[in-house]
Amino acid sequence: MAVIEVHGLRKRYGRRQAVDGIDLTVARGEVFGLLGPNGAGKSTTVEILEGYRPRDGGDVRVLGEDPATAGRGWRARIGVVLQQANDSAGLTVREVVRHVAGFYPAPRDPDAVIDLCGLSDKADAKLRTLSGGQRRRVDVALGIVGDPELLFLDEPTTGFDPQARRQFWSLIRSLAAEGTTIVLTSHYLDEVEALAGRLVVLAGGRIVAEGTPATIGGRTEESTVSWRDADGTHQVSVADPTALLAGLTARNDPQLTDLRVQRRSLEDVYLDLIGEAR
Ligand SMILES: Nc1ncnc2c1ncn2[C@@H]1O[C@H](COP(=O)(O)OP(=O)(O)OP(=O)(O)O)[C@@H](O)[C@H]1O
Repeated sequence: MAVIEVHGLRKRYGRRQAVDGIDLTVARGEVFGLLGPNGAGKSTTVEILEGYRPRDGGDVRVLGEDPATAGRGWRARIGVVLQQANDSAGLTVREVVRHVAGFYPAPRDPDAVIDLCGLSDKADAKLRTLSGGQRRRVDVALGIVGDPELLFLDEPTTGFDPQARRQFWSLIRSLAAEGTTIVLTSHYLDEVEALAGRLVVLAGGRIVAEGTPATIGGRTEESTVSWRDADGTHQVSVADPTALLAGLTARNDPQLTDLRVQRRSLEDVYLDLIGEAR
């Protein structure tokens, strides 16, 4: 059963058509990526799905209900990590996580969540004393403490150091493995590539591409092999570079230099897609 089903979603602010006819389906247990440049309509779409913003048109079903009319029971099944940090600066990490856990009928153990989010040694620290990345981890802890079936993550790792991002990725993978459906909005393409099974690219309120990180926008598995030798510079595109590399190295050519194997990155494909959409 689809956890999210959207047909023809529209939202206008004054004269600006922020969301211009979007169709989406997200299945249970998927990590679904939402990419797009600033102003593409990502937050508007996500806020409509979360029930925080009214829509102008289209059909929306989230966990089987219309977010515009769904009640508290529905909301308790959804976790949200918003872009802005929370503002309970005078409370400790443990206090705020326990407090928020109290809003949910069947929360996770707050101390286990603090641990999962890498905050054990900060559990008794007041929020105002935390670094930006640590505050962001608290936001993530608050998003998952209710043990949601569906989790919305809006730019979750902004301000994280590289190690914290990797820890966060494994947390997301374990939540997904437990069956949590996750909608991830991120400007970090490596993050989307590492986590999302499927993604869409939004631009100007429309979906300009949809697929898996490996195939979106016509991205192929093909690699470009380039090298230099006595004859000059060479460049060849191949599906599997193994045989070509073996042949080149078997030559034992002392003049062979600058041997490189490259694959088009998701970032290259993404930049082309949003460039075309402009
Ligand atoms: N409350 C609002 N009132 C008027 N216009 C708005 C409002 N919220 C968003 N917009 C406009 O709607 C468009 C889509 O905005 P939205 O915030 O959904 O984009 P986004 O893809 O989330 O961008 P970002 O990556 O910067 O967060 C933008 O042009 C924005 O200026």
